[in-house]
Amino acid sequence: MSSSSSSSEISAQEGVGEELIPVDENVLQKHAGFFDRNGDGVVYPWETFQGFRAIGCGFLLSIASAIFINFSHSRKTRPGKFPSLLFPIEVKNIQRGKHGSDSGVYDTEGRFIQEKFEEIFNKHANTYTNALTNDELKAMLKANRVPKDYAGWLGGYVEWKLLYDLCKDKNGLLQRDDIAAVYDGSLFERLEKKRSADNKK
Ligand code: HEM
Ligand SMILES: [Ca+2]
Repeated sequence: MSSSSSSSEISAQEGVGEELIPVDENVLQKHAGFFDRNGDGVVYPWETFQGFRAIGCGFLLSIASAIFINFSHSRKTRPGKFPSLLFPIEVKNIQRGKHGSDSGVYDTEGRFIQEKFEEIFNKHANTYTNALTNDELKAMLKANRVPKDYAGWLGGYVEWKLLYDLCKDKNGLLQRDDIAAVYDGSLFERLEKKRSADNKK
């Protein structure tokens, strides 16, 4: 057996540059974990707000996102039936925050599914191999829609719109590397570093 296919393996994901993503990992926890600013396993609305500010989002967008995200994810990720009025999100249960009409790149356990990631580009990247235009992104969202799953349509729209607005390049393209990096949260770390470097200038 080659070293690249042992059970505790780290697999190089083809096309994702140098990025190494452990195969058995719940990468969705990393995506959400960026926003757990004090690392206690729970994301409170003010932490979502701080995380959004840290990656360069404006004040109002950060407030609106914190309300929307914590409101929609808190109940699903918490134990028991009762909502908490502080709207915490439990990172260890974040896969329960998955909705319909998504790309399927995260599976039900929050793992990164390479084939589904490739499918985004095979199906929708018609102009450039490694990037999506705004129209292609819209077409993808439409194609992912499960009939009458309005909450899922909204969730998908918000996630991809946020990503597009944060990362589109000067030609209005969303690059494959940026899409790959949002899944494991490394994009957020990169944007945070860039922002603090820009602030020091
Ligand atoms: C600027 C901040 C954020 C951006 C750009 C973003 C973007 C995305 C994108 C593009 C997806 C993939 C959707 C798909 O595969 O169709 C996603 C999924 C997800 N995100 Fe975020 N996200 C952000 C913040 C957050 C926060 C703060 C949380 C919770 C603490 C969160 C929880 C989730 C969950 C649970 C999913 C899985 C949805 C699914 O696959 O059904 N995200 N996000
Ligand atoms: Ca926390």
